[in-house]
Amino acid sequence: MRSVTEHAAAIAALVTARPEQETTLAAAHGRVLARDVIAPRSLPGFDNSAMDGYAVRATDIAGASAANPVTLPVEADIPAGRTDIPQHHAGTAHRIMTGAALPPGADSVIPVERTDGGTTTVRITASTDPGQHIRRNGEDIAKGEIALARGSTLRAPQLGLLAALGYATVPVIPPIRVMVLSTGSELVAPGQALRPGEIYESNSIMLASAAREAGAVAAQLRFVSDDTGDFLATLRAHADDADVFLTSGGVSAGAYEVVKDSLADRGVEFVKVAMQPGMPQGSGTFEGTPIITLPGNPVSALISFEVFVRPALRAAMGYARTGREVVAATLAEDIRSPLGKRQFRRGVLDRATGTVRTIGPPASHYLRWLASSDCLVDIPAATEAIPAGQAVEVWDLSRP
Ligand SMILES: Nc1nc2c(c(=O)[nH]1)N[C@H]1C(S)=C(S)[C@@H](COP(=O)(O)OP(=O)(O)OC[C@H]3O[C@@H](n4cnc5c(N)ncnc54)[C@H](O)[C@@H]3O)O[C@H]1N2
Ligand code: MOO
Repeated sequence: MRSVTEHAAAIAALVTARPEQETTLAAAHGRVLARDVIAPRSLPGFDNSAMDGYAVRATDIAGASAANPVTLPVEADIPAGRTDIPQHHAGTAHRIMTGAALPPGADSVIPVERTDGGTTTVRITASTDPGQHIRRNGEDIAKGEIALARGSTLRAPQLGLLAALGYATVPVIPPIRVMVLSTGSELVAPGQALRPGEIYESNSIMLASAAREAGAVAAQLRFVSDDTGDFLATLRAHADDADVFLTSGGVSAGAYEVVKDSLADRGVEFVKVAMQPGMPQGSGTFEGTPIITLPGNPVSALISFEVFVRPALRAAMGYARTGREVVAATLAEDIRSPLGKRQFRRGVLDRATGTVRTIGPPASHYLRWLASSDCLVDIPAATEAIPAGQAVEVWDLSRP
Protein backbone atom coordinates (compact mmCIF):
# COMPACT_ATOMS: atom_id res chain seq x y z
CA MET A 1 0.00 0.00 0.00
CA ARG A 2 1.12 3.49 -0.84
CA SER A 3 0.81 6.33 1.64
CA VAL A 4 -1.21 9.41 0.80
CA THR A 5 1.99 11.46 0.76
CA GLU A 6 3.70 9.08 -1.69
CA HIS A 7 0.76 9.08 -4.07
CA ALA A 8 0.43 12.86 -3.84
CA ALA A 9 4.08 13.16 -4.87
CA ALA A 10 3.52 10.82 -7.83
CA ILE A 11 0.58 12.90 -9.06
CA ALA A 12 2.44 16.18 -8.50
CA ALA A 13 5.33 14.94 -10.66
CA LEU A 14 2.88 14.05 -13.43
CA VAL A 15 1.24 17.44 -13.91
CA THR A 16 3.52 20.08 -15.37
CA ALA A 17 3.08 23.74 -16.25
CA ARG A 18 2.18 24.83 -19.77
CA PRO A 19 4.42 27.42 -21.44
CA GLU A 20 3.62 31.00 -20.48
CA GLN A 21 1.10 32.77 -22.67
CA GLU A 22 0.58 36.45 -23.48
CA THR A 23 -3.08 36.95 -22.55
CA THR A 24 -5.56 39.82 -22.64
CA LEU A 25 -6.29 41.31 -19.26
CA ALA A 26 -9.89 40.05 -19.41
CA ALA A 27 -8.68 36.48 -19.96
CA ALA A 28 -5.98 36.84 -17.30
CA HIS A 29 -8.39 37.00 -14.37
CA GLY A 30 -7.42 34.42 -11.76
CA ARG A 31 -4.22 33.46 -13.55
CA VAL A 32 -0.69 33.66 -12.18
CA LEU A 33 1.79 36.15 -13.60
CA ALA A 34 4.60 34.34 -15.43
CA ARG A 35 7.17 37.18 -15.20
CA ASP A 36 7.84 40.34 -13.23
CA VAL A 37 6.00 43.27 -14.78
CA ILE A 38 7.91 46.56 -14.86
CA ALA A 39 6.13 49.90 -14.83
CA PRO A 40 6.70 51.29 -18.36
CA ARG A 41 5.58 54.74 -17.10
CA SER A 42 5.00 56.40 -13.80
CA LEU A 43 1.68 56.63 -12.02
CA PRO A 44 0.36 59.28 -11.89
CA GLY A 45 1.88 60.04 -15.27
CA PHE A 46 1.89 63.82 -14.62
CA ASP A 47 1.20 66.25 -11.76
CA ASN A 48 -2.57 66.62 -11.60
CA SER A 49 -5.34 68.01 -9.47
CA ALA A 50 -6.90 65.92 -6.69
CA MET A 51 -9.90 68.29 -6.49
CA ASP A 52 -12.33 70.24 -8.62
CA GLY A 53 -11.24 73.83 -7.99
CA TYR A 54 -8.71 76.41 -9.10
CA ALA A 55 -5.01 76.01 -9.85
CA VAL A 56 -3.18 78.89 -8.19
CA ARG A 57 0.12 80.00 -6.73
CA ALA A 58 -0.06 79.78 -2.94
CA THR A 59 1.64 83.16 -2.56
CA ASP A 60 -1.11 84.84 -4.63
CA ILE A 61 -3.77 83.91 -2.06
CA ALA A 62 -1.69 84.10 1.12
CA GLY A 63 -3.87 85.23 4.01
CA ALA A 64 -7.17 84.79 2.10
CA SER A 65 -10.18 84.06 4.32
CA ALA A 66 -13.96 84.51 4.35
CA ALA A 67 -13.46 87.92 5.94
CA ASN A 68 -10.60 88.81 3.63
CA PRO A 69 -11.19 87.09 0.25
CA VAL A 70 -8.81 87.38 -2.70
CA THR A 71 -10.18 87.73 -6.23
CA LEU A 72 -8.14 86.44 -9.18
CA PRO A 73 -8.88 86.45 -12.93
CA VAL A 74 -9.69 83.01 -14.34
CA GLU A 75 -7.49 82.42 -17.40
CA ALA A 76 -8.88 79.16 -18.73
CA ASP A 77 -10.69 75.91 -17.94
CA ILE A 78 -8.67 72.70 -17.65
CA PRO A 79 -11.01 69.71 -17.69
CA ALA A 80 -9.54 66.20 -17.21
CA GLY A 81 -8.27 65.04 -20.58
CA ARG A 82 -7.27 68.49 -21.90
CA THR A 83 -4.02 67.81 -23.73
CA ASP A 84 -2.81 71.37 -24.56
CA ILE A 85 -1.85 72.30 -21.03
CA PRO A 86 -1.82 76.10 -20.64
CA GLN A 87 0.90 77.96 -18.74
CA HIS A 88 -0.11 79.45 -15.40
CA HIS A 89 0.73 83.11 -14.83
CA ALA A 90 1.35 84.80 -11.50
CA GLY A 91 -1.73 86.49 -10.08
CA THR A 92 -4.22 84.35 -12.04
CA ALA A 93 -6.17 81.12 -11.55
CA HIS A 94 -7.23 78.29 -13.84
CA ARG A 95 -10.49 76.48 -13.21
CA ILE A 96 -9.32 72.87 -12.99
CA MET A 97 -11.07 69.51 -12.58
CA THR A 98 -10.02 66.39 -10.68
CA GLY A 99 -7.46 64.45 -12.73
CA ALA A 100 -6.59 67.38 -15.03
CA ALA A 101 -2.90 68.21 -15.56
CA LEU A 102 -1.64 71.03 -13.36
CA PRO A 103 -0.66 74.05 -15.46
CA PRO A 104 3.08 74.71 -15.13
CA GLY A 105 3.58 77.67 -12.81
CA ALA A 106 0.73 76.79 -10.44
CA ASP A 107 1.75 75.09 -7.19
CA SER A 108 -1.55 74.22 -5.52
CA VAL A 109 -5.27 73.72 -6.01
CA ILE A 110 -7.93 75.48 -4.01
CA PRO A 111 -11.16 73.41 -3.89
CA VAL A 112 -14.26 74.99 -5.45
CA GLU A 113 -15.97 74.96 -2.03
CA ARG A 114 -13.49 77.62 -0.84
CA THR A 115 -14.50 79.95 -3.70
CA ASP A 116 -17.54 81.54 -5.30
CA GLY A 117 -17.12 79.23 -8.31
CA GLY A 118 -16.61 82.13 -10.71
CA THR A 119 -15.68 81.58 -14.35
CA THR A 120 -14.19 84.94 -15.35
CA THR A 121 -12.95 85.96 -11.93
CA VAL A 122 -12.92 83.86 -8.78
CA ARG A 123 -13.31 84.99 -5.19
CA ILE A 124 -11.17 82.79 -2.95
CA THR A 125 -11.94 82.61 0.77
CA ALA A 126 -9.07 80.43 2.05
CA SER A 127 -5.33 80.26 1.70
CA THR A 128 -3.37 77.18 0.66
CA ASP A 129 0.12 75.69 0.92
CA PRO A 130 2.28 74.76 -2.06
CA GLY A 131 1.56 71.16 -3.07
CA GLN A 132 -1.97 71.13 -1.62
CA HIS A 133 -4.42 68.90 -3.53
CA ILE A 134 -1.82 67.94 -6.09
CA ARG A 135 -1.14 64.33 -7.02
CA ARG A 136 2.51 64.14 -7.99
CA ASN A 137 3.98 62.41 -11.03
CA GLY A 138 5.28 58.99 -9.94
CA GLU A 139 4.10 59.13 -6.31
CA ASP A 140 2.15 55.86 -6.76
CA ILE A 141 4.74 53.99 -8.83
CA ALA A 142 7.85 55.26 -10.62
CA LYS A 143 8.75 54.22 -14.16
CA GLY A 144 11.05 51.18 -14.08
CA GLU A 145 9.88 49.83 -10.72
CA ILE A 146 8.50 46.28 -10.47
CA ALA A 147 4.75 46.82 -10.56
CA LEU A 148 3.83 43.17 -9.96
CA ALA A 149 6.09 40.27 -9.18
CA ARG A 150 6.10 36.96 -11.02
CA GLY A 151 3.83 34.55 -9.17
CA SER A 152 1.19 37.17 -8.32
CA THR A 153 -2.36 35.96 -8.79
CA LEU A 154 -4.20 38.39 -11.04
CA ARG A 155 -7.44 39.58 -9.52
CA ALA A 156 -9.31 42.88 -9.58
CA PRO A 157 -6.64 45.17 -8.04
CA GLN A 158 -3.73 43.65 -9.95
CA LEU A 159 -5.59 43.81 -13.27
CA GLY A 160 -6.55 47.42 -12.50
CA LEU A 161 -2.89 48.30 -11.93
CA LEU A 162 -1.80 46.61 -15.17
CA ALA A 163 -4.46 48.47 -17.15
CA ALA A 164 -3.46 51.78 -15.53
CA LEU A 165 0.11 51.13 -16.63
CA GLY A 166 -1.12 50.68 -20.18
CA TYR A 167 -0.76 46.93 -20.54
CA ALA A 168 -3.37 45.37 -22.82
CA THR A 169 -1.90 41.91 -22.44
CA VAL A 170 0.18 40.19 -19.79
CA PRO A 171 2.29 37.00 -19.62
CA VAL A 172 0.50 34.37 -17.54
CA ILE A 173 0.83 30.72 -16.71
CA PRO A 174 -2.10 29.29 -18.67
CA PRO A 175 -4.70 27.05 -17.06
CA ILE A 176 -4.25 23.29 -17.19
CA ARG A 177 -6.86 21.75 -19.49
CA VAL A 178 -8.46 18.85 -17.69
CA MET A 179 -10.47 16.31 -19.68
CA VAL A 180 -12.82 14.59 -17.26
CA LEU A 181 -13.93 11.17 -18.39
CA SER A 182 -16.49 9.16 -16.45
CA THR A 183 -16.78 5.46 -17.12
CA GLY A 184 -19.47 2.90 -16.33
CA SER A 185 -22.27 1.38 -18.42
CA GLU A 186 -24.79 2.13 -15.64
CA LEU A 187 -24.33 5.86 -16.14
CA VAL A 188 -26.94 8.04 -17.85
CA ALA A 189 -26.62 11.76 -18.47
CA PRO A 190 -28.87 13.83 -16.18
CA GLY A 191 -32.04 14.87 -17.99
CA GLN A 192 -32.52 11.55 -19.76
CA ALA A 193 -34.83 8.68 -18.69
CA LEU A 194 -33.41 5.96 -16.41
CA ARG A 195 -33.99 2.25 -16.82
CA PRO A 196 -33.79 -0.19 -13.90
CA GLY A 197 -30.21 -0.54 -12.70
CA GLU A 198 -29.10 2.74 -14.21
CA ILE A 199 -28.09 5.87 -12.32
CA TYR A 200 -27.41 9.45 -13.23
CA GLU A 201 -23.81 10.27 -13.98
CA SER A 202 -22.65 12.76 -11.37
CA ASN A 203 -18.87 12.48 -11.10
CA SER A 204 -17.95 14.32 -14.26
CA ILE A 205 -19.74 17.59 -13.43
CA MET A 206 -18.44 17.32 -9.89
CA LEU A 207 -14.82 16.82 -10.96
CA ALA A 208 -15.02 19.37 -13.77
CA SER A 209 -16.43 21.89 -11.32
CA ALA A 210 -13.71 21.08 -8.78
CA ALA A 211 -11.07 21.51 -11.49
CA ARG A 212 -12.52 24.91 -12.44
CA GLU A 213 -12.57 25.94 -8.80
CA ALA A 214 -8.89 25.02 -8.64
CA GLY A 215 -8.22 27.42 -11.54
CA ALA A 216 -8.11 24.87 -14.38
CA VAL A 217 -10.36 24.59 -17.40
CA ALA A 218 -12.33 21.41 -17.75
CA ALA A 219 -14.36 19.47 -20.30
CA GLN A 220 -16.51 16.43 -19.65
CA LEU A 221 -16.84 13.13 -21.50
CA ARG A 222 -18.98 10.12 -20.63
CA PHE A 223 -17.77 6.71 -21.71
CA VAL A 224 -20.24 3.85 -21.24
CA SER A 225 -18.83 0.88 -23.14
CA ASP A 226 -16.71 -1.85 -21.56
CA ASP A 227 -14.65 -2.12 -24.74
CA THR A 228 -10.99 -1.26 -24.06
CA GLY A 229 -10.32 -0.51 -27.75
CA ASP A 230 -13.11 2.08 -27.76
CA PHE A 231 -11.81 3.54 -24.52
CA LEU A 232 -8.28 3.96 -25.86
CA ALA A 233 -9.64 5.44 -29.10
CA THR A 234 -11.60 7.98 -27.01
CA LEU A 235 -8.43 9.01 -25.17
CA ARG A 236 -6.52 9.37 -28.44
CA ALA A 237 -9.31 11.41 -30.01
CA HIS A 238 -9.11 13.96 -27.19
CA ALA A 239 -5.38 13.97 -26.49
CA ASP A 240 -4.86 17.31 -28.27
CA ASP A 241 -7.45 19.04 -26.08
CA ALA A 242 -6.15 17.72 -22.78
CA ASP A 243 -3.15 18.46 -20.60
CA VAL A 244 -4.44 15.87 -18.14
CA PHE A 245 -7.02 13.12 -18.40
CA LEU A 246 -8.99 12.59 -15.23
CA THR A 247 -11.10 9.45 -15.19
CA SER A 248 -13.46 8.11 -12.55
CA GLY A 249 -14.55 4.53 -12.07
CA GLY A 250 -13.35 1.24 -13.45
CA VAL A 251 -10.25 0.87 -11.31
CA SER A 252 -11.11 -1.62 -8.57
CA ALA A 253 -11.35 -5.41 -8.53
CA GLY A 254 -14.49 -6.10 -10.59
CA ALA A 255 -14.90 -7.99 -13.85
CA TYR A 256 -15.62 -4.90 -15.96
CA GLU A 257 -12.95 -2.37 -15.08
CA VAL A 258 -12.48 -0.63 -18.40
CA VAL A 259 -9.98 1.95 -17.16
CA LYS A 260 -7.73 -0.56 -15.46
CA ASP A 261 -8.07 -3.14 -18.24
CA SER A 262 -7.21 -0.56 -20.92
CA LEU A 263 -4.28 1.13 -19.23
CA ALA A 264 -2.64 -1.36 -16.87
CA ASP A 265 0.07 -2.32 -19.36
CA ARG A 266 0.17 1.07 -21.09
CA GLY A 267 2.13 3.26 -18.73
CA VAL A 268 -0.43 3.61 -15.96
CA GLU A 269 0.24 2.23 -12.51
CA PHE A 270 -2.72 1.06 -10.41
CA VAL A 271 -2.11 1.17 -6.70
CA LYS A 272 -3.88 0.97 -3.39
CA VAL A 273 -3.47 4.05 -1.24
CA ALA A 274 -3.78 3.77 2.51
CA MET A 275 -6.70 6.18 2.75
CA GLN A 276 -10.42 6.08 3.22
CA PRO A 277 -12.25 6.90 1.07
CA GLY A 278 -10.18 6.71 -2.10
CA MET A 279 -8.20 3.50 -1.80
CA PRO A 280 -7.98 2.38 -5.47
CA GLN A 281 -5.99 4.89 -7.52
CA GLY A 282 -4.01 5.00 -10.73
CA SER A 283 -1.70 7.41 -12.46
CA GLY A 284 0.74 7.56 -15.34
CA THR A 285 1.14 8.84 -18.87
CA PHE A 286 -0.86 7.55 -21.80
CA GLU A 287 0.89 8.21 -25.12
CA GLY A 288 2.36 11.42 -23.75
CA THR A 289 -0.65 12.74 -21.84
CA PRO A 290 -0.74 12.49 -18.06
CA ILE A 291 -3.69 10.49 -16.80
CA ILE A 292 -5.06 10.22 -13.30
CA THR A 293 -7.61 7.51 -12.66
CA LEU A 294 -9.83 8.11 -9.65
CA PRO A 295 -12.17 5.62 -8.02
CA GLY A 296 -15.81 5.73 -9.11
CA ASN A 297 -17.61 6.12 -5.79
CA PRO A 298 -18.59 9.80 -5.85
CA VAL A 299 -17.22 10.74 -2.43
CA SER A 300 -14.02 8.82 -3.14
CA ALA A 301 -13.65 10.61 -6.47
CA LEU A 302 -14.06 14.10 -5.03
CA ILE A 303 -11.91 13.51 -1.96
CA SER A 304 -9.21 11.96 -4.15
CA PHE A 305 -9.39 15.09 -6.26
CA GLU A 306 -8.96 17.27 -3.16
CA VAL A 307 -6.07 15.28 -1.80
CA PHE A 308 -4.11 14.47 -4.97
CA VAL A 309 -5.31 16.37 -8.02
CA ARG A 310 -6.08 19.85 -6.78
CA PRO A 311 -2.64 20.49 -5.24
CA ALA A 312 -0.91 19.14 -8.36
CA LEU A 313 -3.00 21.30 -10.70
CA ARG A 314 -2.48 24.42 -8.62
CA ALA A 315 1.27 23.87 -8.34
CA ALA A 316 1.50 23.48 -12.12
CA MET A 317 -0.50 26.70 -12.58
CA GLY A 318 1.90 28.59 -10.31
CA TYR A 319 -0.40 29.33 -7.39
CA ALA A 320 1.41 30.08 -4.14
CA ARG A 321 -1.24 28.25 -2.16
CA THR A 322 -1.68 24.75 -3.55
CA GLY A 323 -3.38 22.99 -0.65
CA ARG A 324 -6.39 24.02 1.38
CA GLU A 325 -5.90 25.99 4.54
CA VAL A 326 -5.40 23.50 7.38
CA VAL A 327 -6.80 24.62 10.72
CA ALA A 328 -6.74 23.00 14.14
CA ALA A 329 -10.22 22.44 15.55
CA THR A 330 -11.68 20.70 18.57
CA LEU A 331 -13.64 17.59 17.77
CA ALA A 332 -17.26 17.82 18.91
CA GLU A 333 -17.83 14.05 19.20
CA ASP A 334 -15.94 10.75 19.52
CA ILE A 335 -14.92 9.26 16.20
CA ARG A 336 -13.40 5.98 15.07
CA SER A 337 -11.14 5.46 12.08
CA PRO A 338 -9.68 2.40 10.33
CA LEU A 339 -6.20 1.69 11.66
CA GLY A 340 -3.57 1.92 8.93
CA LYS A 341 -5.63 4.23 6.69
CA ARG A 342 -5.63 7.99 6.67
CA GLN A 343 -9.28 8.89 6.87
CA PHE A 344 -10.88 12.01 5.53
CA ARG A 345 -14.27 12.58 7.18
CA ARG A 346 -16.71 15.17 5.95
CA GLY A 347 -17.21 17.84 8.56
CA VAL A 348 -18.78 21.12 9.47
CA LEU A 349 -16.36 23.64 10.88
CA ASP A 350 -17.46 26.33 13.31
CA ARG A 351 -14.70 28.90 13.01
CA ALA A 352 -16.17 31.06 15.77
CA THR A 353 -15.85 28.34 18.42
CA GLY A 354 -13.01 26.44 16.74
CA THR A 355 -14.95 23.19 16.82
CA VAL A 356 -15.66 20.65 14.11
CA ARG A 357 -18.28 17.94 13.90
CA THR A 358 -18.39 15.18 11.34
CA ILE A 359 -21.38 14.91 9.09
CA GLY A 360 -22.64 11.57 7.79
CA PRO A 361 -20.97 8.18 7.99
CA PRO A 362 -17.57 7.50 6.40
CA ALA A 363 -18.88 5.44 3.44
CA SER A 364 -18.21 6.81 -0.01
CA HIS A 365 -21.63 7.03 -1.67
CA TYR A 366 -23.27 9.62 0.57
CA LEU A 367 -23.57 12.62 -1.70
CA ARG A 368 -25.97 14.54 0.49
CA TRP A 369 -23.59 14.63 3.44
CA LEU A 370 -20.80 15.61 1.11
CA ALA A 371 -22.88 18.50 -0.19
CA SER A 372 -23.60 19.68 3.36
CA SER A 373 -20.01 19.64 4.55
CA ASP A 374 -17.52 22.48 4.37
CA CYS A 375 -14.36 20.77 5.54
CA LEU A 376 -12.49 17.49 5.74
CA VAL A 377 -11.32 16.11 9.06
CA ASP A 378 -7.89 14.60 8.45
CA ILE A 379 -7.40 11.57 10.70
CA PRO A 380 -3.88 10.10 10.67
CA ALA A 381 -3.41 6.48 9.55
CA ALA A 382 -2.08 5.42 12.96
CA THR A 383 -5.22 6.62 14.74
CA GLU A 384 -8.08 4.27 15.60
CA ALA A 385 -10.22 6.54 17.73
CA ILE A 386 -10.32 10.18 18.74
CA PRO A 387 -12.35 11.32 21.74
CA ALA A 388 -14.49 14.43 21.75
CA GLY A 389 -12.55 17.48 22.89
CA GLN A 390 -9.31 16.51 21.16
CA ALA A 391 -7.70 18.78 18.56
CA VAL A 392 -7.79 17.55 14.95
CA GLU A 393 -6.54 18.94 11.67
CA VAL A 394 -9.24 20.18 9.36
CA TRP A 395 -9.01 21.14 5.69
CA ASP A 396 -11.16 24.19 5.16
CA LEU A 397 -12.95 23.65 1.84
CA SER A 398 -14.79 26.96 2.02
CA ARG A 399 -11.68 28.94 1.04
CA PRO A 400 -9.41 28.59 -1.97
N1 LIG B 1 -13.95 -6.52 -4.39
C1 LIG B 1 -13.68 -5.24 -4.26
N2 LIG B 1 -14.60 -4.33 -4.56
C2 LIG B 1 -14.36 -3.04 -4.41
C3 LIG B 1 -13.11 -2.62 -3.89
C4 LIG B 1 -12.13 -3.58 -3.63
O1 LIG B 1 -11.00 -3.27 -3.20
N3 LIG B 1 -12.45 -4.88 -3.83
N4 LIG B 1 -12.90 -1.30 -3.67
C5 LIG B 1 -14.09 -0.52 -3.40
C6 LIG B 1 -13.75 0.85 -3.32
S1 LIG B 1 -12.99 1.36 -1.93
C7 LIG B 1 -14.10 1.72 -4.29
S2 LIG B 1 -13.79 3.39 -4.08
C8 LIG B 1 -14.74 1.33 -5.52
C9 LIG B 1 -13.97 1.85 -6.72
O2 LIG B 1 -14.41 1.21 -7.81
P1 LIG B 1 -14.23 1.70 -9.29
O3 LIG B 1 -13.29 2.83 -9.35
O4 LIG B 1 -13.94 0.54 -10.11
O5 LIG B 1 -15.61 2.34 -9.59
P2 LIG B 1 -16.89 1.68 -10.21
O6 LIG B 1 -16.98 0.27 -9.80
O7 LIG B 1 -16.93 1.99 -11.63
O8 LIG B 1 -17.98 2.53 -9.45
C10 LIG B 1 -18.10 2.49 -8.05
C11 LIG B 1 -19.45 3.09 -7.68
O9 LIG B 1 -19.51 4.42 -8.06
C12 LIG B 1 -20.55 4.66 -8.99
N5 LIG B 1 -20.07 5.56 -10.03
C13 LIG B 1 -19.00 5.36 -10.81
N6 LIG B 1 -18.84 6.37 -11.66
C14 LIG B 1 -19.84 7.22 -11.42
C15 LIG B 1 -20.24 8.45 -11.99
N7 LIG B 1 -19.51 9.00 -12.98
N8 LIG B 1 -21.31 9.09 -11.50
C16 LIG B 1 -22.02 8.53 -10.49
N9 LIG B 1 -21.70 7.38 -9.90
C17 LIG B 1 -20.63 6.72 -10.37
C18 LIG B 1 -20.85 3.31 -9.57
O10 LIG B 1 -22.13 3.23 -10.09
C19 LIG B 1 -20.60 2.42 -8.39
O11 LIG B 1 -21.72 2.42 -7.53
O12 LIG B 1 -14.82 -0.07 -5.60
C20 LIG B 1 -15.19 -0.73 -4.43
N10 LIG B 1 -15.33 -2.12 -4.70
O1 MOO C 1 -11.79 3.72 -0.96
MO1 MOO C 1 -13.37 3.58 -1.62
O2 MOO C 1 -12.66 4.98 -2.23
O3 MOO C 1 -13.74 3.83 0.12
O4 MOO C 1 -14.93 4.10 -1.37
